[in-house]
Amino acid sequence: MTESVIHVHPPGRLVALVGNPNCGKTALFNLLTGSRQKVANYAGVTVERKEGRMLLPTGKSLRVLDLPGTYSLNPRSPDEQVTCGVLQGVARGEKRPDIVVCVVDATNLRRSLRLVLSVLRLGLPCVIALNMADLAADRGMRIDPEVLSRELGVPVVGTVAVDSTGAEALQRLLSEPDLLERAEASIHANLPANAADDANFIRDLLVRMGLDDASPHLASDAIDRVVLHPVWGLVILAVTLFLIFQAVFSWAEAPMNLIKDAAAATGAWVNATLPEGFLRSFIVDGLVAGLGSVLVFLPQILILFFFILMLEESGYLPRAAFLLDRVMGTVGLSGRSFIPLLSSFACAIPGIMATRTIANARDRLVTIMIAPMMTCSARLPVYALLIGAFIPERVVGPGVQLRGLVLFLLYVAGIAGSMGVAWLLKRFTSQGRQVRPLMMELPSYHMPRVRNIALGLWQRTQIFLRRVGGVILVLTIALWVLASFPQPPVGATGSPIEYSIAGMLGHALAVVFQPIGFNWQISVALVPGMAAREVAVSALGTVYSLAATTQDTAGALAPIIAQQWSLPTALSLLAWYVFAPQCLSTLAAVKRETGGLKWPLVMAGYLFALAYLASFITYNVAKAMSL
Ligand SMILES: Nc1nc2c(ncn2[C@@H]2O[C@H](COP(=O)(O)OP(=O)(O)OP(=O)(O)O)[C@@H](O)[C@H]2O)c(=O)[nH]1
Ligand SMILES: [Mg+2]
Repeated sequence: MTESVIHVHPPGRLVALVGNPNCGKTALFNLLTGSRQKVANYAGVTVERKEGRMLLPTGKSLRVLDLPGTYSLNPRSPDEQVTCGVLQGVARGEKRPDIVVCVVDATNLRRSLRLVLSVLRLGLPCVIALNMADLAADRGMRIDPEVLSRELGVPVVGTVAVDSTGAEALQRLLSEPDLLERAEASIHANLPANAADDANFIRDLLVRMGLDDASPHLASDAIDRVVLHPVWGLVILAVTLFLIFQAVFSWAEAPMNLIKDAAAATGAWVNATLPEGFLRSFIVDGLVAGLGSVLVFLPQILILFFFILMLEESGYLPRAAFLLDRVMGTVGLSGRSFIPLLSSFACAIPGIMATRTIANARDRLVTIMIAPMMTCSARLPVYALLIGAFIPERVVGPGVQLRGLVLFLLYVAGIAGSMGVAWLLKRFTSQGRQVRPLMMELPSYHMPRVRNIALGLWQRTQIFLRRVGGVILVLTIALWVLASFPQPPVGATGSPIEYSIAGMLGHALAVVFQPIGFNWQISVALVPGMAAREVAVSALGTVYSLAATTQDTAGALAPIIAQQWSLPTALSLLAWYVFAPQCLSTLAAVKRETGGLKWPLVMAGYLFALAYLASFITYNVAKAMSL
């Protein structure tokens, strides 16, 4: 039987933004449509098609597509395939664009124009947005849009996508009633018919426009002489990363205490106001103890993201990839894998999506398989809770706190584990031993924009609060129910939770986890932690709050576990969290990106095995050392 796909498109003209990576397409898209898609200073930020609507003064609207950047129309990586598919009209569920906005980096016309010529040859109506006009002007490049428009036979407007007024000219152009006719005229213009003639055509064009000797960005080159130095560059990278982890602990203390006090006060107030009973237990033990114990970590997550955003915005990330290319080569990967892996520190899902920029299929798969070992921000609450409970607050060197150091080591453990797996795959697969040279664009450094950083942090806060109010809330309630019912029989002596479903489940699971030192409370908490890692913390909050006899467990989880767990147990749980695949949405993302169940199952299997092994070793070594 043959299948035929029926495409149903929303009404309205379709405008597609096309251009080289990092030329400002998404920044323009955000201005045109009022969206808030991710913008950052490296190639390969956008890896999928995003749609928005732009309202015209006539009241009608245009559909606008933001697409991944591409250097040519011969796609080499999955993200470039997305763009080429849309332009050729073969993308699933999307019609061919009615008009293409070729976004051109004004500081790099030579390369940008090659793509423009290819798009024009496709016969698509086209207009050009001469973006980064501000940077070009700063460097003394005088580009006259009129002249360029005459030369190419297409409408050209100068834009500055990071300035709120910067897209006005483009908006005006897209609102013109006869735009399509004007843009279509371009198809007949006198342009090279053959891609082989493009380079000569562009060279002549730039000479005619007086732009053939465009100077490189000198300030960036000067910084790069230090930052890309084979020795100093690596030292700078290591120090930067290390300082980030120190800051996560030392800067967060005051705001964390505020949230903790607020949670404790709320719990105390509810205790004093409501009569004893299920409602009070639900609010105090379920909501306040559960959610409060997760909310406390918002400051640390924001500090981590502040640094990640600064690195992304400044243009430093691709430099780090370049520096690490050699190191990555020893485990059979290239610097290309660096940015997807770094994105996984926020969350493995965007990291796995970002592997679309990797052209080599084998490298892409290996990167996907090791991405979950990078410490995502959802693991931070678990780490921070255990470190706060078991690692004393002590200064171990000039400006070095023990707690920040341990956190850093946990991140290193994840990285080391992933590199170990990549190395094994290199040893035992023939493809892994081939050397693939790194070709990567180094953008000029930009001063990070306060607005972008603030927006990024605000989005992170929203995501976190939505998680707390959504999946974490639901699971916390579910766990409270399971941990409260059935009620203990009359005359029972133990704590009521021991007789509940969760209590029984925990005791059953504890048989499996006993060899790695987990008690039944931990075993209970691991189950809802599969859906969202932080829930393990809120679940411990609820379980211990219900099991406690005193009233003030809300916000005071750390001292309780410090008292009840041994250090080997805590270390073993940390080791478990470094490796275990506790997140179902990550496995779903792997299924989507690899197109089947095989790889997510392999991933879950090997990560569980690795986690159990790591915890087993950690627990027994720690016990043998009688810690
Ligand atoms: N100064 C200046 N910076 C800009 C301009 N347009 C974009 N930027 C910056 O350039 C960087 C890249 O912007 P993006 O919008 O992410 O670029 P993109 O073309 O979507 O990149 P990919 O999705 O990776 O293909 C960001 O740091 C932006 O803030 C501009 O007109 N002037
Ligand atoms: Mg983009």
